[in-house]
Amino acid sequence: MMSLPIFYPLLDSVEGVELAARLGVRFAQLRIKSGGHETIRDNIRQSLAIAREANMMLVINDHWQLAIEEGADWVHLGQEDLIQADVNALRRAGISLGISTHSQEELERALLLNPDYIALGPIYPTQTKSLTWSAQGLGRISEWKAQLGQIPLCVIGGITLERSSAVLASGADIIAVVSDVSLHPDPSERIREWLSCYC
Ligand SMILES: Cc1ncc(COP(=O)(O)OP(=O)(O)O)c(N)n1
Ligand SMILES: Cc1ncsc1CCOP(=O)(O)O
Ligand SMILES: [Mg+2]
Repeated sequence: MMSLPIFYPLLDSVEGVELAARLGVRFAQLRIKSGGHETIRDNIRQSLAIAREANMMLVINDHWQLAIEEGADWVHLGQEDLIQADVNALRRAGISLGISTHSQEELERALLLNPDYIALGPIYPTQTKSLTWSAQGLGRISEWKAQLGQIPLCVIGGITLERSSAVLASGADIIAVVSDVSLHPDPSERIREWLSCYC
C-alpha cells in the first residue's frame, strides 16, 4: 500500500485547488456540495488539470461518475454514496478509493471493498457538516488502526494543526481538514504552517 502525505485539505472550489497546488500541497480533495451537473463537471475538469500540472494527487468527493469521465485517479465516498456507486466501474477505471466510516459496522462493510484509505470521523466536534455521529475521540483512532493493517487511516472532524500531534500519536496516517484552513483569517499562511510541519 502506498504511503500518502499527512496533510489532506478538503477544498470547495477551483480557486482552493489552485492555491493548494501553488503552495505545494501533495494530496487534496475537491469537495463541492452544490451546483449543477455541468458546472461541477467543469470544476472537476479544471481542478484535475491544475492538480496534474502541479503533480498533486486530487481526490474527487461524491461525483464518482464524473471522476471516471474526467480521468481522475482518486474518489472519496461516504456510506450513503456507496449505495449508488459502482465500485467495480471505479476499479476498472484504475481509480483509488477512500471511504468514510463512523462505526464498527461501517468499517467492516468498507473493508470488503478493499479501500485505499479508510476515513474515521468526526474525531472532535465539527461545525462543517451536520452529523448524527458524536465525536469519536482519540481512543477510536487506535481501535481503527489496529484493524486496518497496511491500509492508511485518515482522520477528520475538528482537527487543527494544534491537535495534529495527538491524532498522529494515536495512530492516524492522514489528517483531513476543512475549517482549520478555510475559516483561517489567512488560508495561505495556514497551509504553509501545515506544510512546514508535514511536507
Ligand atoms: C477524507 C474524508 N473523510 C470523510 C468525508 C465525508 O464523506 P461523506 O460522509 O460522504 O460526506 P460528504 O463529504 O460527502 O459531505 C470526506 N469527504 N472526506
Ligand atoms: C466532511 C466531514 N466528515 C466528517 S467530519 C467532516 C467535516 C470536517 O470539517 P472540519 O475539519 O472543519 O471539522
Ligand atoms: Mg459523500
